[in-house]
Amino acid sequence: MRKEVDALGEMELPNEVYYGIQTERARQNFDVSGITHYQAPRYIWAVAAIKMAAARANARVDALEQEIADAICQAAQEVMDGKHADQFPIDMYQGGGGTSTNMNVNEVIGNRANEILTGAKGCDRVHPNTHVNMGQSTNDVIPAAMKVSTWFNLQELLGNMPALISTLQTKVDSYKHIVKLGRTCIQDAVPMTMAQQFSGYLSLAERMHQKISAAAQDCLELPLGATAVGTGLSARDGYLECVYPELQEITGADFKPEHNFFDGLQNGDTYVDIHANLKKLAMGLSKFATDLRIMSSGPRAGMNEVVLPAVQPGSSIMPGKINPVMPELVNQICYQICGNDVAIGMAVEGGELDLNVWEPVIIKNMGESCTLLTNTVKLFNDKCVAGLEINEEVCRKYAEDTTALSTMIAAIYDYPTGSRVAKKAFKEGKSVGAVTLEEGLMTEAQVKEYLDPMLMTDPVASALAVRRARRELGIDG
Ligand SMILES: O=C(O)C[C@H](O)C(=O)O
Repeated sequence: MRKEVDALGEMELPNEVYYGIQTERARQNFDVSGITHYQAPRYIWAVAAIKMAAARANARVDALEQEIADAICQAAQEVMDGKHADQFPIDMYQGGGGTSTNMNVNEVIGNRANEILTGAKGCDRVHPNTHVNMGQSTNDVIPAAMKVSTWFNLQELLGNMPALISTLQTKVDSYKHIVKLGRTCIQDAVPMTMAQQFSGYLSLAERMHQKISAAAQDCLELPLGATAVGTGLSARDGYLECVYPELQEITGADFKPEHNFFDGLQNGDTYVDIHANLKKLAMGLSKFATDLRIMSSGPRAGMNEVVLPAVQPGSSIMPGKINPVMPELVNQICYQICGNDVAIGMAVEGGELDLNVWEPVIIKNMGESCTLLTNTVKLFNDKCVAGLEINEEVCRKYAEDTTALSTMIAAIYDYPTGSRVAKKAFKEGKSVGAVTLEEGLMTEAQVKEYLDPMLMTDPVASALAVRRARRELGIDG
């Protein structure tokens, strides 16, 4: 065991741990959810990258001894490489606006740097506050790390989206010949092609990729250098000019200072904006997932238009039952992300005076939503969308049977005529074509031509057909 001291007193810590007394106090104080920084490695990576950038900048402006800066950088690199992942045991929910997170990283890097320089942890050669936290405050490090980690989380999500987009493009290209029944209010509507329906899903995915990519740009502007309240107090002259180029080199991303540091510490609207786009993606995917559940319903007593890949047996009691588990997963992820959106919104609104102290709950939810969506987009694509098949015959039959084909009669004659045909077809269980023939409204050849469901999927061809039919039938001169 080793003894460490802070402003509240002293404490014994197991000698093998790199974290120190402040981490241990926070670990005990906030033992609330079981969700620790261990589950948010990119966030810790971002704080460590900032510590490295700060050490290099402080050495450049002669605030920090080069030997200490080098040891801090070596320790920070080890943290970034995940070598000390188990040294971040504090709960993601915590009071103090992330001070415990910041001090946890300061202590681990400080003690590892001490070990590098002296062979022992817990000594003062490298102090967690004096040296590792030099020229910084929790209040600029944590919001900066939140943006750094969110930037990279979003890049990972964006990186998973093209595979889904490309799958949907393939579906659109190969479903052009498949005619199906459109549905509005879950009731039979007019025909459309399966390609048209899937083009809506494709367009949504492309739009969300573009929107998330645009919203992510805000993460490149950081309040690093603002220190405690935005004034930059305690940072050495020249530090600000040095720390950003260092951070850019360490992370490979173009991070720059925010235009107004006070704004950067007070406000979290960036997260409201980014998360709104994540919520939109989640909701769009969830709507698509629900469509797949409806269209694959049955298979004997449901719609049975779509066959989803069977990824696992569905029932413990009903042999042969296969459930749409992947779309069901997507629905649930969406509900969680909507919940996270509410929490983030409240946390952003609740900031008061010169710091948004609710940053821990913002980053916990932001990170969770990014992870859930990144994995969901991949799983949904790989295990469901890519392998789904269409029952073309079933789709065509519904499209041919619908009384909504009377929409074409209404366009050629008038609404009351179309309505009369639809009512009779429904009442007598006949097709719209059969009733149209019976009523002497068209010849057999005209029924075949003008009541073809595929014709109705093409707005130009169907408009021309209506004009032609009206002339042939003597309605127009
Ligand atoms: O830890 C700090 O640097 C500041 C702290 O979060 C505070 O403002 O109370």
